[in-house]
Amino acid sequence: MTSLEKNLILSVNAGSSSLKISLFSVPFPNGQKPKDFSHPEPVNLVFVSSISSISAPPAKFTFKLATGEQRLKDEPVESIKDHSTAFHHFLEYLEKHCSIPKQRIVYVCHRVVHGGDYLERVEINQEAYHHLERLSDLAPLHNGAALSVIKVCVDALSETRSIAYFDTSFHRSIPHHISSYAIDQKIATERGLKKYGFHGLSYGFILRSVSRFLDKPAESLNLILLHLGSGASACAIKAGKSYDTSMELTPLSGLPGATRAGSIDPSLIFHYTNKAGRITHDPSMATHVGVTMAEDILNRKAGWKAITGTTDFGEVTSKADLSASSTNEEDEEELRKSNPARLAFDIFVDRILHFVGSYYLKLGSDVDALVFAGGIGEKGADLRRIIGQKVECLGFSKIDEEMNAKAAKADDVVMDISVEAKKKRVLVCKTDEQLEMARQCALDQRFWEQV
Ligand SMILES: Nc1ncnc2c1ncn2[C@@H]1O[C@H](COP(=O)(O)OP(=O)(O)O)[C@@H](O)[C@H]1O
Ligand SMILES: CC(=O)OP(=O)(O)O
Ligand SMILES: [Mg+2]
Repeated sequence: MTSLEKNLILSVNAGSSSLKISLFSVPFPNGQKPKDFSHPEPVNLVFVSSISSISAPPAKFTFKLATGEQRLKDEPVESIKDHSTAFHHFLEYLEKHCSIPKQRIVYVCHRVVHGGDYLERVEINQEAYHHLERLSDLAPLHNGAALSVIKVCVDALSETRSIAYFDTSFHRSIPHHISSYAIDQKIATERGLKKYGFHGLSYGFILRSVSRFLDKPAESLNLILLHLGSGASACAIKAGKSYDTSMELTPLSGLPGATRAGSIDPSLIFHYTNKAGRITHDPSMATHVGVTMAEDILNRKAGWKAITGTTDFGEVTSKADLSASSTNEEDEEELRKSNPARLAFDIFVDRILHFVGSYYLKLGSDVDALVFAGGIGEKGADLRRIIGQKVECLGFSKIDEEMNAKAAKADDVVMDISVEAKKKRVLVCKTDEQLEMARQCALDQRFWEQV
């Protein structure tokens, strides 16, 4: 095999409810290394695979080639219990059904949600692995899952190098007064108690895609970004950099999620249970790091699952009886009290508006666009319509109903769903954290010097 054939990057994204895996090739035209590229994307997609509903079994396996050939869609797999068995299943499928030799994979990029004091990506070795393991209690639904996948990867793909990319890196630009808590600063510094922010790979991808779509340099853009998935967050982009975001020390704060409470009064937990500080070792957790009952309740036994019984916001939306909406506030209150799905939906809308309003003010009303992304942001047309109506008062364009309905199915990375181009735009972006990692890896000259 010539060295030119070793040109594949596997990108693995361990989300709270899913594992998304994409394979990319790095073309070396005329033997040039990636830095010489003028093309907007330095990588080409080979296939994309995902395992969803890991936290609500049976997990569902999907595999699609970049040619458009859908090999499997939402195939239930009983043997998948967590992220590491999900990755094993994927590797078995690859071995049996794909003709791609594993030896061609040079790098595996892993999305690791909490990078702590790592400012940028790090190659996995013993030391880095243990450092990330120690951060697992700051991202209990994520880091442990990602590390379990890294472990499988290091064993099964022993000739590849594993690189960890962090959600937190993108938010390094948040000003100190915004990332700091009003607590004893000595303790805060010693223990790293500050706002780190998450979904940064996604926000990096969205910023670049919107900049290209609007044909404006990223540094000139002020945006309000909403990444709404099983974990949901908002981010204010000021002059092309993260200025504020709703997730903080851990991915628990800010917006509620599938099983997360979002921001609550911190005292609430002591009224909820008198065992808040007790350590729990739930065998279903991917990590063996013990978390407190408080963290377990607020991360895994809350959110719309706790209110409605489902983690699927599509189901919450269809049960929310939105067609019964009335202009009479008393009728609306009745609906919220009698229908848990409607309550969950309206809580989500309320908290999203809270951050949009706050970021609009922090950006001094100078906002180019509001952008929806993530599983719910991309597929939830009803949620976009309702948020859209509420933000019109801030000068955002009305949402075009037809474009809004089409957005989930369109192939475009960014779709403009605004009626009036002159007003502040409302956009939908199909975010791709795997592509963001592969792109950063391909453009990192140091990684390709020895290949
Ligand atoms: N039609 C839909 N309308 C609204 N939400 C949806 C729809 N289909 C799926 N979703 C939501 O998208 C979520 C997955 O989002 P995603 O960003 O892919 O998840 P993760 O946080 O695991 O990365 C699902 O849990 C579900 O709540
Ligand atoms: C940080 C986070 O919550 O990620 P995800 O939405 O992928 O679970
Ligand atoms: Mg995600």
